[in-house]
Amino acid sequence: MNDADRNALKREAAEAAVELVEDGMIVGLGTGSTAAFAVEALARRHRQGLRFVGIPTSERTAAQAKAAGIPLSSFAEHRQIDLTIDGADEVERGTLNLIKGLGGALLREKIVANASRRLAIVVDGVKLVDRLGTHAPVPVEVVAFGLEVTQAALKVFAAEVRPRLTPAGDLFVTDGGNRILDCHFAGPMADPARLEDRIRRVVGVVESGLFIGRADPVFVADGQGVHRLDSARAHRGRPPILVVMGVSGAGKSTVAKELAARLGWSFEEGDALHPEANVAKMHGGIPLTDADRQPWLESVAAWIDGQRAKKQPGIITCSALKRAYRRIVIGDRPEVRLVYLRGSRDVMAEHLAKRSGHFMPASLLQSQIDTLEEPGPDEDPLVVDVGPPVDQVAHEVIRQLGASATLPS
Ligand SMILES: Nc1ncnc2c1ncn2[C@@H]1O[C@H](COP(=O)(O)OP(=O)(O)O)[C@@H](O)[C@H]1O
Ligand SMILES: O=C(O)[C@H](O)[C@@H](O)[C@H](O)[C@H](O)COP(=O)(O)O
Repeated sequence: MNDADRNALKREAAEAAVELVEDGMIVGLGTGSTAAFAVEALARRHRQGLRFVGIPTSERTAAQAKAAGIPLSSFAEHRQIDLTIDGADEVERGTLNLIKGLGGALLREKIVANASRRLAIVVDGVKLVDRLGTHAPVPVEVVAFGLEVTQAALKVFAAEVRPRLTPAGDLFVTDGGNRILDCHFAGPMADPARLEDRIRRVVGVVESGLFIGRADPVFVADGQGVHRLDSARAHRGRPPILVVMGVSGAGKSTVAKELAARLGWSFEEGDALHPEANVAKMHGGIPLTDADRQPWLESVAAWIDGQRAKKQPGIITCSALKRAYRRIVIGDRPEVRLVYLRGSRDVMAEHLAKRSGHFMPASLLQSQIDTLEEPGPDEDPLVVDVGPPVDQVAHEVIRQLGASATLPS
């Protein structure tokens, strides 16, 4: 993708986030090329009559906002920010944990984020990753004194720790007068929350660029448009309901039961909700039509609505191979999280061979694979690879669920 295309996406994401700004708000202004588009859009809305004041996260952003005519304020006047709009370097799917700070503004950004009721993050699709640490290092802001000692202490967690330099080769100095150590990891991060905690305890560290459990929502722009990803906090007070989907043999029943046991949530086998006529057809080897599936999918939706009415979390399996089926099952139910069990054809075939003791006709699995429309980013699925053993698959779902998994049953 060229820069112009990428900038167009950044602009789209930024403009979607700016829609959240309402009259009279105190708005945190982020830093970076994507956040700059948000500042631009905010300036336009200001000219159109929207009243708000901005609190910038860097000298750079302050200069841009001032030049664009946005009234600025500070913590001296306002302790609480209503909404901050900022960029990020990586966003982890599911948890919405972030890496920030490649531009060096992480400390002020974290202070502003912490003082904000909501932190809206704007990124282009390239930055959405399954695990943090995929492309970006974790920037850590440290005091200048003892830089070498702090660097050595951080080396315990990271594969490599490099002081950030300016293009001229000098040590980069932040707006707070500190230095930055970029921590590179050998592979994706297993537990960013724990890492953030450990980094924070190193003497000499001012703050890390790991933003855990803060983003809500994230606007991601890719070739298909802008998608809004809501954090677990959006489900607060509304117990989550998982729809575990995938082709036959993906492990829906096995993984869903394991999740139900670990989380203590109600479980329902979606296939048990087929009307009798469908069961008879399936026994007779007659393929179901979409008309046959309609009442079944409505029953799945009804089970979900039952859990919602009781304010109980739950887990239900449903192959939900087509987008149209998922629309019936999920509809406009904000509690529902789609869990997509993804794997290669060979892995599915291996699973099925184990279940039935003999190979399932390849054609049957093939027809499921042919029918499958993988969930798109707009459906905000948790995507989990089913290659590893069941306990690891379940563990990964719970990890991606983040704070939603800790809701009481
Ligand atoms: N991750 C996995 N690794 C190994 N075997 C698995 C895994 N997930 C499921 N299985 C096995 O594969 C078979 C099919 O799983 P099942 O849960 O019935 O799939 P589905 O409900 O998606 O059709 C079962 O025998 C199950 O024990
Ligand atoms: O430390 C900073 O200055 C940055 O603000 C950083 O946290 C920013 O959000 C990303 O670097 C995204 O920047 P882009 O939008 O330019 O990619």
